[in-house]
Amino acid sequence: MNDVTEPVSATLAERAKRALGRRNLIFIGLMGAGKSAIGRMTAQALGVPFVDSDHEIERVSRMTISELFTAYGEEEFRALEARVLKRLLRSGPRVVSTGGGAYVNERSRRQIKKGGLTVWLNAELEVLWERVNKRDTRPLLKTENPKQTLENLMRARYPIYAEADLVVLSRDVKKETMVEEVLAAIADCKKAETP
Ligand SMILES: Nc1ncnc2c1ncn2[C@@H]1O[C@H](COP(=O)(O)OP(=O)(O)O)[C@@H](O)[C@H]1O
Ligand SMILES: O=C(O)C1=C[C@@H](OP(=O)(O)O)[C@@H](O)[C@H](O)C1
Ligand SMILES: [Mg+2]
Repeated sequence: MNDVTEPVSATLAERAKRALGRRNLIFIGLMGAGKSAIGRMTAQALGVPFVDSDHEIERVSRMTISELFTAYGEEEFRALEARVLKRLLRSGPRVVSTGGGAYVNERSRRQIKKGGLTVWLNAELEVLWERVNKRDTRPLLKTENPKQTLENLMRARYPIYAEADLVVLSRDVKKETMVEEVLAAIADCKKAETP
C-alpha cells in the first residue's frame, strides 16, 4: 500500500509516475485508437522509456508488418508478437504500445496483464475509420469493405479490451488532452502494485 500523502504541488505527471511505480504502462485498443502516438507522448510526459511492439517486431525481423503477414500469415505473426512482448515487458517502468490484436491473443494477454497497468484507448468507429483510411499499412484492413471489417473487429474485441485496468475515450481532441487524461487515470488508479 502506498499511503504517502502527495504534496499538493506534485504535477499530474509526477503523481502518475509515482502511482505507476515499477510497473509498465501498456496501451491496448483497436487500430487507429492512438496507441502508438499517445503512448509515445505519455512516455515523454512520465519520463520513462517508450517502445512500440510493432516497431520492435519490424526491427528484429527486418520486415514490415505487412510483409510479415504476407510471408508467414497472422498465426506466425502472433507468435512473434508474443515473444517480443514477453521480452519488452520484462522490466519496468516503460510505456509499451501494442498492436491492436496483441491483447486478443491469449498468450500475449497473459503477459500484458502480468506486465503492468493496461490502458484501453476506446474509440468509436467513425473516429477510427477517419484515421486508418488514410494509410494502407494495416494488413487486416486490406479487404473489400475495410470499414465493415473494422466494425466486425470492434464487436469481437471490445469485450476483451474492456478487461483493461484503465479506459480512456479516444476522440478528436488535442493529443495533449489525451495524454493528460491518461495521466489522470493512472494517478487515480487504485490497483496496488504487487511486490
Ligand atoms: N487525439 C488524436 N487526434 C488526432 N489524431 C490522432 C489522435 N490520436 C492519434 N491520432 C492519429 O491517428 C493516427 C493513428 O494513430 P496511431 O497512434 O498510429 O494508432 P494505433 O497505434 O492505435 O493504431 C495517427 O496518424 C495519429 O497521429
Ligand atoms: O489489430 C490488429 O490485429 C493489428 C494492428 C496493428 O497495429 P495498430 O493497432 O498499432 O495499428 C498491427 O499490429 C497489425 O497490423 C495487426
Ligand atoms: Mg500502432
